[in-house]
Amino acid sequence: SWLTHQPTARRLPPGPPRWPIVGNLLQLGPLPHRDLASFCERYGPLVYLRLGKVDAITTNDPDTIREILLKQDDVFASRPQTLAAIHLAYNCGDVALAPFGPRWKWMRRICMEQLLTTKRLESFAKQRATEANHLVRDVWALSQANDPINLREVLGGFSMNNVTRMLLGKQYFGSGSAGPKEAMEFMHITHELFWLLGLIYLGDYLPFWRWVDPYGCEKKMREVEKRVDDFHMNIIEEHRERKRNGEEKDEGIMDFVDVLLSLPGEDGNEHMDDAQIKALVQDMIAAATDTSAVTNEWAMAEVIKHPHVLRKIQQELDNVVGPNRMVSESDLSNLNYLRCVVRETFRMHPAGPFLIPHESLRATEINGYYIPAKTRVFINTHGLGRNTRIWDDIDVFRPERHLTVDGSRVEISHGDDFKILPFSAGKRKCPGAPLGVTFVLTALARLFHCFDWSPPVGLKCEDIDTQEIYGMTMPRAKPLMAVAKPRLASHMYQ
Ligand code: HEM
Repeated sequence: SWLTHQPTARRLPPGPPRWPIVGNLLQLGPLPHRDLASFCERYGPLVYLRLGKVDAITTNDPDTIREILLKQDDVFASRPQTLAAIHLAYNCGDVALAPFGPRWKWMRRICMEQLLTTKRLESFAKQRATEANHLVRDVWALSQANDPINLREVLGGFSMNNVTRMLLGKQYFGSGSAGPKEAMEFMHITHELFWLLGLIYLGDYLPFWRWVDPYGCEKKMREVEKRVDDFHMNIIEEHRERKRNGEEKDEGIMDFVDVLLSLPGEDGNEHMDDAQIKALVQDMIAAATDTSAVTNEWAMAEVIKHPHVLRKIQQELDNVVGPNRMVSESDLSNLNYLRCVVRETFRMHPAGPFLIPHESLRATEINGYYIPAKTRVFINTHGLGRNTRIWDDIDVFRPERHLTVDGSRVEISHGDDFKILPFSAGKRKCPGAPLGVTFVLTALARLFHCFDWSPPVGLKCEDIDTQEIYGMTMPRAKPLMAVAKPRLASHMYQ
């Protein structure tokens, strides 16, 4: 049957020359999104790469992205089954890393119709407001010493508390938290999980690497898998116990674990499997926490670096909110300049530099080029936001570029022109976008309304560095440190 594999006239997209066995793997450095963008610069909008045994394509071009995520959505809606996804996402049994198919559809429907509905999200509005108050009070307390504040910790805690309250009915950081030991364990395993998920693990591309596993990555994955699983099992048991004892939750609000325990299972089963519940809970924690915290840290860094932007944000807040009350969620749609700031942050620092990589289900064609089945797709959102064919002054942080001509509300979560794509598009697009936008705008609005910000003593604003480090989500290389000075009357912080 080798005859059927004879090359035909089908051409792969252009790309850099490849080595035997490793293909282009050695051409990727510690910032692969930048390497892939430079390939697109050189070879065109659609580039073919061979990563060991894996076919891959990459693009930073709006029309090509539209073709992949919308026009050929049914071809490209799958995910590669990486070793990290197998070990760390319950054998790809979650939503975010699951291959396309009936199981993914069923789990995704649960997300959309049970967990992330407008009504369910509204039922947590009070908890979100409480967490926003905590955020302000924590920063106020820290600001009293006039020392630089570690904003990564503050913003990470804010996102984590919001998410765990909604998912697990618990607050893990700050006063009234679930207890320092449990919180530390939780934070620690979550960080390890993110790190392993973001790794470009060579064992996924070179079979021999798996046998050797020189850095013990796969072993590490199995260890983390076990610890995460114990953690989730405890949470589920706690919820079952409470249900058996007929205990009422805060004002009867069901958290996500309660909801999942009450739902019928797949194929007429009475309940969902524990593994399915754990996979979903873990997905939500991973997808919701880091993305919003990383985005907030980037936005704060860029705004503190550009004092004129900070002044404009504060002017808007003073007009819309004024000095005598705190920002509320209903203000967020009226803060058009702040919305531009978030959009500009997503242009320069998208939380997912390659979205979550997609995979093709069958062979197809793009722009007249042949794309084999099981091709891995790296949509380069970082390269898209810095593509000089569609943006000017790509390295300048300029929120004004997003203002609408007619002054109408600036949209953050969807961009029909595909020039910014923070939440993706098509079947796999982020189902948590409205909530993510709320987390980001709330934290920023509160922190800029309540405080003036400056770099640590001895550092000039323009010296704040904006170097990233690569990962599934892409944070600043160094945690952001800044000095906060309260700007409202002191009784406002009590
Ligand atoms: C600023 C915040 C957020 C950003 C920037 C963000 C971004 C993304 C991106 C880029 C993807 C991948 C899309 C693709 O592969 O095409 C994604 C997927 C996903 N996000 Fe978000 N997200 C955010 C917040 C959230 C929140 C708050 C939740 C839930 C509570 C959430 C749940 C998910 C899930 C479940 C998926 C997987 C979808 C699938 O594979 O079918 N995200 N998100």
